[in-house]
Parts: sequence; structure tokens; C-alpha cells
Amino acid sequence: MKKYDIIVIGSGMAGMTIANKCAKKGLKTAITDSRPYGGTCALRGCDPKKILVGAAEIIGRADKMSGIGISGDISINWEDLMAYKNDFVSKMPKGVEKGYEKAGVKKYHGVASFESENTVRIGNDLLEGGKIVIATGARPVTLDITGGDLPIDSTDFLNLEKLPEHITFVGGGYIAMEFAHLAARAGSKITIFHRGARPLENFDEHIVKHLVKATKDLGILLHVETEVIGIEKDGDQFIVFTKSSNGEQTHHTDLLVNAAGRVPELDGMNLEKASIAYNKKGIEVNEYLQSESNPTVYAAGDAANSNGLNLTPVAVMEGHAVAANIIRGNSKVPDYTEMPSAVFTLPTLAAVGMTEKQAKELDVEYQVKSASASNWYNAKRINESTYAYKVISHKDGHILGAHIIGPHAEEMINLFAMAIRGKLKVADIRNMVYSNPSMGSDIGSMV
Ligand SMILES: Cc1cc2nc3c(=O)[nH]c(=O)nc-3n(C[C@H](O)[C@H](O)[C@H](O)COP(=O)(O)OP(=O)(O)OC[C@H]3O[C@@H](n4cnc5c(N)ncnc54)[C@H](O)[C@@H]3O)c2cc1C
Ligand SMILES: NC(=O)c1ccc[n+]([C@@H]2O[C@H](COP(=O)([O-])OP(=O)(O)OC[C@H]3O[C@@H](n4cnc5c(N)ncnc54)[C@H](O)[C@@H]3O)[C@@H](O)[C@H]2O)c1
Repeated sequence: MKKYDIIVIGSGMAGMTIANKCAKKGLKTAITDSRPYGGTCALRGCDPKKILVGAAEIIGRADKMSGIGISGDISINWEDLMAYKNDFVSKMPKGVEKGYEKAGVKKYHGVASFESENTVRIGNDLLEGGKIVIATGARPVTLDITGGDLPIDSTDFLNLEKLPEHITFVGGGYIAMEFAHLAARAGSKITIFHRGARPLENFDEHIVKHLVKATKDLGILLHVETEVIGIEKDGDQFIVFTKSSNGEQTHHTDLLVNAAGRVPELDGMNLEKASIAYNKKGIEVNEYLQSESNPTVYAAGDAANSNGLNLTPVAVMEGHAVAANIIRGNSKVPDYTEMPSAVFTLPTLAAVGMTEKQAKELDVEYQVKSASASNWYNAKRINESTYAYKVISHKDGHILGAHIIGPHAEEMINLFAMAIRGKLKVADIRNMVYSNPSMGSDIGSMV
């Protein structure tokens, strides 16, 4: 039996933050991962995806300027782009391991499962922890339909050697919308089947409407209120069975991607053996991210059933909170007030804080400023037809939420996040002096 002050299970952004922080404070810390070190964001999510999106941005910009200063054909060479992405990703685990070595974290490679309330097994090693952190992230949901195991998942998509002619996505959330916009720019024909009334259901309805239009204008077939109910293999192709108000239909496609959501990765961890309560949203935790059924255990990131969204910055923030609570005793409660989120479609959609629906539900005294900004200079400059915003502020002037679609929405939303955190009012934002011309200078006119 090897004894540690802290055992961290999972080396994504949540686990890494906790392990390095605890080790730097002199706690004897161990970490394990069943996959190469680095986690979803760095190896299978945000970072590799945004490298690919970077190439799609060039195509998107060139298309918009075609005939008004840009001429000639350009295209994405998928194999070259993947090689570039792979070069970046493949270096990551070694870098992360070096970081652990420097911080004095003992590294294990393998699946961790609980043997008792304070012991975990990793292969032949049995480890006892003063505290044990579950930071195992999430995995693609298992599609509970006939042929549900036939689609590839987001990790497979990000490693595709070739892009097929026709790609179909099951689900219309972040992953489907982002990958669809990317693959369309790389020349594939795309179909999305989404069972909800609109994609990205947690985002503002009006802003999503602009994205739906831009998506359809790109030639993507977006079927809403359509559920995928079965899948069959047909030689090199797939047959997709769907159900909607038009009845049941069949469709053929070259490649099918499971983009139907992600669930906490808690499989095979023997949580019952350690009295750790969990549900389908993750490990049940109190406000300090500690398990109440087994106080030896904390959870952070996608694996925790907290009030945070399953996003990288939330995993990092929860990691800091768990580390602080382990080092100093329970004292830090994560603040989920802003939580900016961006959907890397082209145009990009981003949001922070309250939606109008939430403001209504919470009975807040609010005001809304919302409009299309496609005739503003920043859109005209690059011949972009999609640019719109909705900003919700309290009647007393404080910013409550912002929702933007358009060029660099992922950057502009950070200014609103800062405004919310800094408790700025509409008048403060209007009266600020901005660099010009710049996207940021538009926020004064959005409030
Ligand atoms: C395709 C895709 C794109 C995304 N894009 C974005 C984006 O643009 N912006 C954003 O904010 N978020 C994005 N996300 C979400 C983001 O990646 C996650 O919210 C974040 O990585 C969660 O971090 P984590 O530390 O909780 O878990 P993870 O990073 O998933 O790390 C958990 C680690 O635990 C390991 N593990 C699991 N079970 C065990 C076990 N039993 N024993 C040992 N190890 C185990 C896993 O191998 C994994 O490495 C994206 C996700 C995907 C899938
Ligand atoms: N830019 C980002 O920050 C980013 C990008 C990618 C992923 N992520 C994270 O990963 C998570 C998972 O992303 P995702 O896009 O897989 O899930 P999602 O939860 O965002 O969307 C999946 C959608 O698929 C629909 N669906 C499920 N089964 C279906 C079926 N059989 N037929 C038709 N529709 C079906 C669901 O109703 C759901 O709305 C996100 O919630 C987010 O936390 C974030």
C-alpha cells in the first residue's frame, strides 16, 4: 500500500490544476490517467478543434471577400492540416508530465477504481489517499438505439485521415454545430439531425436564429425536431432512420458522428464500494465540491455534478476551488455568475451570464437591447452578413448577460464577462474609450 495526502484521478484541466497546486504546497500527491496525460481539452477537444477551425476561418473569410478583392481558389488540405494538428497534440502529454515532475507529483498510468472509502487500485498498485479527487471528465453518451455503436465520436472525428463526401451528425449541440461548420468549409456535405426545436438549446433563441440561417446558407441540412431512432451499416455507407412530424424516414451517409451529448466518465470506478453518491450528471457534491456521502472524496470538472457548465474554464475554476479546500479546509465556493461560453462555428456565437428567459424566470427587473449589427462598420469591413447581439441589464444599469453572434464574438464576450465580474453599469461601458477601429469598440453601442 502506497500512501499519499492526495490522489487525483484524471489529468485534464481540473485534475492537473489540483495536483500541481497541492504538490506545490508540499502535499504528497499522486495523479493517474487511463489515457495519455493532458485531458480532453488539450488532446481531444478545444485545442485540436480550434486548430482546424483556424483553417476554416481562412476559407470563410476568403469566401466572403471573393470578387471584392480576393480571387482564386483556396481549399483545405485535410491531411496537411491534420499533420499540423497532430504535431501540436502529440507533444502535449510529455510537456504535462514534465510539469508534474517539476511539481513533485507522482505519476501513474492506468484506470483507477475504488477498493474502499480511501483506497484506489491502479493496475497492481494499491494507493491510500488522505483525500481522493475524481476529475475523470466526460465521455460521449452511449446511443441507446439500434446500431448506436456504429457512429464515430468526436475524438475519432478529430483524427479522421480523410473527410468523406457526406457527413451526418446525430444531435445539434456544440459538437455537431462546430464540426459541421468546419467540415463544410473543408468541402464535405453535411446533415444534422437534432431532436430539439433548435440547435444549442441553452443559448439565446434570437441569437441562435441567426446561426441557423448562416448554417443553412452554407448548405448544411439542419433537421430539427427530428430524432435518430436507428442506424444500419450498408457496405461502406450508413443508413440512418429518423422520426419527425413527417413520419419515419431513411437517409444514406458516408460517415455518422455521435454528437448527442456527453456524460460523466465514471464507468468501472466501483463508486459504490467507496460510498460515493452520484447520478447521471456526475459525482454529487456540496458547495465545496466535496462528496457528502464520503468526505474523503472531492470532484471537479465534467465529472462533478456542480452548478458549472461542462467547459474548460469551469474545470479550471473548480480545480482551484478543490485545491484550496483541500489545502486550507473547506473555504472556497466556485462563483458561476459569468461563465462565458463560445461556439466555434463561423460566424462564432458566444454568451455570458443570464439569458432573457432566465431573467424572466428569476423575476429580475431587466432591460434588453438587441439588434442585428450587420450594417455596422465591423461587419461591412469584411462583408460579413451575420452580426447580432442581445444584452440584458438590470434596471439599475448592471450588466446581467450578453449574447453575440459575429466576428470574434469569442473575444468580445470576455469584455462582457469582465463587465459583469467588475459590476460595471451600462453608463460605464458607454463612456469608456476604446481603440478604434476594433470589435471591442462596438460594445459601447450594444448596451
Ligand atoms: C470535441 C470537444 C470540443 C470541446 N471544445 C471546448 C471549447 O472550445 N471550450 C471549452 O471550454 N470546452 C470545450 N470542451 C469541453 C472541455 O473539453 C471539457 O469541459 C474539459 O476538458 C473538462 O475537463 P476535466 O478536467 O473535467 O476532464 P477531462 O479533460 O476530460 O479529463 C479527465 C481525464 O480523466 C481520465 N480518466 C477518466 N476515467 C478515468 C479513470 N477511471 N482512471 C484514470 N483516469 C481516468 C481521462 O482519460 C481524461 O484524460 C470540448 C469538449 C469536446 C469533447
Ligand atoms: N465550444 C465549446 O465550449 C464546446 C464544444 C464542444 C463540446 N463542448 C462540451 O461538450 C458537451 C457535449 O457536446 P455535444 O454537442 O455532444 O452535446 P450537447 O449536449 O451540446 O448537444 C447534444 C444534443 O443532441 C440531441 N440528441 C441526443 N440524442 C439525439 C438523437 N438520437 N437524435 C437527435 N438528436 C439527439 C440532444 O437533444 C442535445 O440537444 C457540451 O455540452 C459542452 O459541455 C463544449
